[in-house]
Amino acid sequence: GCYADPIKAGIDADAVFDGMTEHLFFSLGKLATTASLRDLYMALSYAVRDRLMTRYLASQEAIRAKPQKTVAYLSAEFLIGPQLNNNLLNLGITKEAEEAVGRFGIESLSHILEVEEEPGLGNGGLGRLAACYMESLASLQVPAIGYGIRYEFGIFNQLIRDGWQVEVTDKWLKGGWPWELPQPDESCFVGFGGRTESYVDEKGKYRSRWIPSEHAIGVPHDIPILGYRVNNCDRLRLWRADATESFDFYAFNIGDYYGAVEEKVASETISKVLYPNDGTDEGRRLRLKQQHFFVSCSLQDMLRSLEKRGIEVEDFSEHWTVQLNDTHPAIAVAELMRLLIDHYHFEWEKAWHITTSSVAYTNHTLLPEALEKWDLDLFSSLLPRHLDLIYEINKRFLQQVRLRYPGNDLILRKLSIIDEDGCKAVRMAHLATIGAHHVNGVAALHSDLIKRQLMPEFAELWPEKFTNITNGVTPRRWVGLANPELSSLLDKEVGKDWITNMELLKKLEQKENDSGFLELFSKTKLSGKRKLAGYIHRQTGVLVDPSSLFDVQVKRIHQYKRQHLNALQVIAQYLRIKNGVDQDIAPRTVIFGGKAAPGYFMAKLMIRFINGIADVVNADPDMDGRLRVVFLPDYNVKLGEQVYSATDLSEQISTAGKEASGTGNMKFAMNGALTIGTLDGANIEIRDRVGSENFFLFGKTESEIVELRENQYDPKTYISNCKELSEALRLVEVGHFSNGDSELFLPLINSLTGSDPFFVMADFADYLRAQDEVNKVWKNPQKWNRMALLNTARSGFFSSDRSIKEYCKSIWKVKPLDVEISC
Ligand SMILES: CCc1ccc([C@H](C)CC(=O)N[C@@H]2O[C@H](CO)[C@@H](O)[C@H](O)[C@H]2O)cc1
Repeated sequence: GCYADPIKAGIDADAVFDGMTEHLFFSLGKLATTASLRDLYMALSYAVRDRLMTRYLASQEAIRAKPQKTVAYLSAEFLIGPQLNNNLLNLGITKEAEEAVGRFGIESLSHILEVEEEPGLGNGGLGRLAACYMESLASLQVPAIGYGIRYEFGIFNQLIRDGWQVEVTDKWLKGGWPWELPQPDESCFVGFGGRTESYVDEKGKYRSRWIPSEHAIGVPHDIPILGYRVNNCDRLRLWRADATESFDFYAFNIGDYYGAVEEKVASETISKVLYPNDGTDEGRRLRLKQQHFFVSCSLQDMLRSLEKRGIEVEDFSEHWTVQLNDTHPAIAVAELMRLLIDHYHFEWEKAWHITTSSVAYTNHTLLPEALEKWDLDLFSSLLPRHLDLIYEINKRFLQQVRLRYPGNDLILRKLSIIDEDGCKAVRMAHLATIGAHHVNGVAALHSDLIKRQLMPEFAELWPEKFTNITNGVTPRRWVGLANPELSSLLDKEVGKDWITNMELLKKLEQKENDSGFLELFSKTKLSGKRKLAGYIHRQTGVLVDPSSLFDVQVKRIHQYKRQHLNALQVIAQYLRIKNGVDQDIAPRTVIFGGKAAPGYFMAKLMIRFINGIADVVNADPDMDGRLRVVFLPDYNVKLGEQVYSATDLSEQISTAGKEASGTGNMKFAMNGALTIGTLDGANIEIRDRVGSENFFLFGKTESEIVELRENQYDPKTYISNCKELSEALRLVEVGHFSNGDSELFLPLINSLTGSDPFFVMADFADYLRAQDEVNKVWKNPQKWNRMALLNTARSGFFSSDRSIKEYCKSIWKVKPLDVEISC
């Protein structure tokens, strides 16, 4: 069925205007005359949401009518960004909305879009990838549900005070958020703690069961994920934790007021806040509680939907394919076994077969400190039944290993889910790998390193299980929304289908020597840079020249991403200008952005360091028109949309072997930025596809880094061999960028000149050489613009549509489902 009432479904400007007016009046209790920008944002959002509902319901109907395998994407993070503009684009009514808001006296739709809060339900790469993948799944018409947590407080907002990061609570829900549909009737019950006991069931069979000591309710909130110009509207089902008993009257009556709400508070805490660590496992009890909470709710929801449709639970793997987004949902392997054995009374073998044929696992990092290992005592106190099952899974697995490697105890210790060395722990990557039918990395080099470095024994045991699917990003948000001027130039040049078929951009290669077209192409960039320059001035007070080279590094702050290498290179450029050896230096604006995990001292010091350099450079008249340094506060999806379309040089300078893939690198290349980077993660594939002549390469390769590490790497040899490096370090040591305080950056200097764990010193000279190359090419706009055009033309591979098609074919074995809307 469909809802035909024009006020709710019409897609012309009149209908949108009427829909807004109606929501202002009936949903917000406001008249157009008194409505604030926020009211108009809410009214337009509700009116747009109305126009999603027919597709949203029809998509669920289609699955009910024609059961087929659905993708369940389990992720602790979904960094979905602002929703209004994306839904307008995917519905194809942006122009109509622009006209409708004009009738309320609003100059432009962008003023409405500015007030939208973005749900910061993720830290960085992993969370944003999940969001891009959900949008591609819907645009490719693949039935899918993204399962996660509805954090009340997402990633913190970042303020910069005296050069330091200050974290401020993110209140994304304040004032209401129009894009979610709470579904309390589909709540689930989740247990924690307690004990297990064995009993004899009615058929005289010995069984085990879990007696939790604590419960919480998971209330699902659904967010529609509309595909681009299709009827398919998938959803994100995010769980909010609530108490089973919201008020204990007995406690209240005896005056124990805190006791009366204690359980409620304890339960709600589960989905209260996102852990702001992007790659460091803290092993906190609440984190494990969060993981079990959303995984248990999601699996119960999947099993319940089979029962509702009268489908046998034993056919689970024909109807659900479960993707684990890193190890954060890995408890799913044990939880699915528990539900199948304890609730549905399946035999072990049957349950294991269902589990291992439904679950697959994606690894997103090789960093040892990011690999989740749960202390055994903590694990057994919170999830005693799961530990039982994990012991059994481990026992049966090690049996296989013994058969394969008789008498080899070392390999047993290496492969065991239980880490016996040091304090005993549950290795979640091992549980995920043993329980999954496929394990994939997120870029060719990374997937290779998983097999060679992270899990060589598993890779030898199950070579067919290990595969690679290189990341991708959605061109709808990252070109269509982020760069409307480039989008319309592409529409004219290669036709409108490029946005769903990025390989069409290859046609642009024909224009590589068309100076007229190159001019038009570079103009789209210049207008993006002008907008960003305005934003930088409003946010930081720094005046930057849009015609200068915009050199950008935006990503989470982390030593392996080497923002400090970039900062040291800026000091070298500064010194060249100061010392007058700067003939070829192109006027440059160096822009940094990114959050540091609150407990990550060195990352926070790197932000202070960058701001220290910025203060000195930007206040120095010798630098006028030559060099500007900016740290953009509170980098998030919304700001990213502004930055990717306004960048000339994309900094992808991680230590080779450390960045699993990167996705910002892809967004920059798509928008015609040139990359200066190492042979790391997806940089390698970007360079291979855009052409090595259109990429500024530098640095040691992954194998050279391994060699350096094995041969007692001493950064001092590199410092003494590079004058500009030693001078830059000396300037820092004397406190030149810290008002004479030579203590402030000592920890950074000691690390770089001491162990230098990320080989900053080893790559500095070659990085400087590559930056000189950049300066030389920048002086030749025709050449620069041709290289930029070829980056866009050859970036089609990095669309998340290509990644999702690969997952559908090689891992999930799912196909698109046509959704009919018969009005
Ligand atoms: C336990 C704490 C924790 C939290 C997040 C993570 C993520 C895996 C970190 C992350 O976001 N990894 C990034 O994933 C992107 C998407 O695949 C890649 O492009 C990045 O290279 C990778 O760093 C690890 C550990």
